[in-house]
Amino acid sequence: MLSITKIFTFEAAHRISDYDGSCSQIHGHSYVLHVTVGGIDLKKDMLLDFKVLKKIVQDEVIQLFDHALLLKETEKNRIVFEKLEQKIFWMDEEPTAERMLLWIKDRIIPGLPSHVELESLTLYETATCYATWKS
Ligand SMILES: Nc1nc2c(c(=O)[nH]1)N=C([C@H](O)[C@H](O)COP(=O)(O)OP(=O)(O)OP(=O)(O)O)CN2
Repeated sequence: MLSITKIFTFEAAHRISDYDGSCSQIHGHSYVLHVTVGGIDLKKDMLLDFKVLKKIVQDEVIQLFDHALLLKETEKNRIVFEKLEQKIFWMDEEPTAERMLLWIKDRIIPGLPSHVELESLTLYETATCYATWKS
């Protein structure tokens, strides 16, 4: 089994609405996302061209999150934030690192060629806080 990893960065703001503490305030992160795919078959001596992986993740994830405000779609959030005319990305769940990873996984898997599989995702919110999903 071989694996390759591509690292992405994006800037986003979020708030965790249902949270007793500072994370319920709007705050920003310079997110770092590690995307690892694995497989056995090489095509033209590559498991998957890094450029192909880059395009999938940028189109499906990064362009939606970058410089956006990530919010859970609640009635209160809709009333307060919708009128701001900002780039808001509405989520079904709170935009914790864990929920973001589960959403990202579902976006990336359908776009991958059949000879590779998504092995793991790691999302850093800060230099010392990160979540990991593994297949
Ligand atoms: N399991 C999770 N816990 C928390 C999440 C999360 O997504 N999943 N998110 C937050 C906050 O949004 C914030 O990103 C983390 O806050 P904090 O602990 O203050 O992070 P720092 O790295 O800045 O903390 P240090 O003080 O430097 O240790 C909270 N929890």
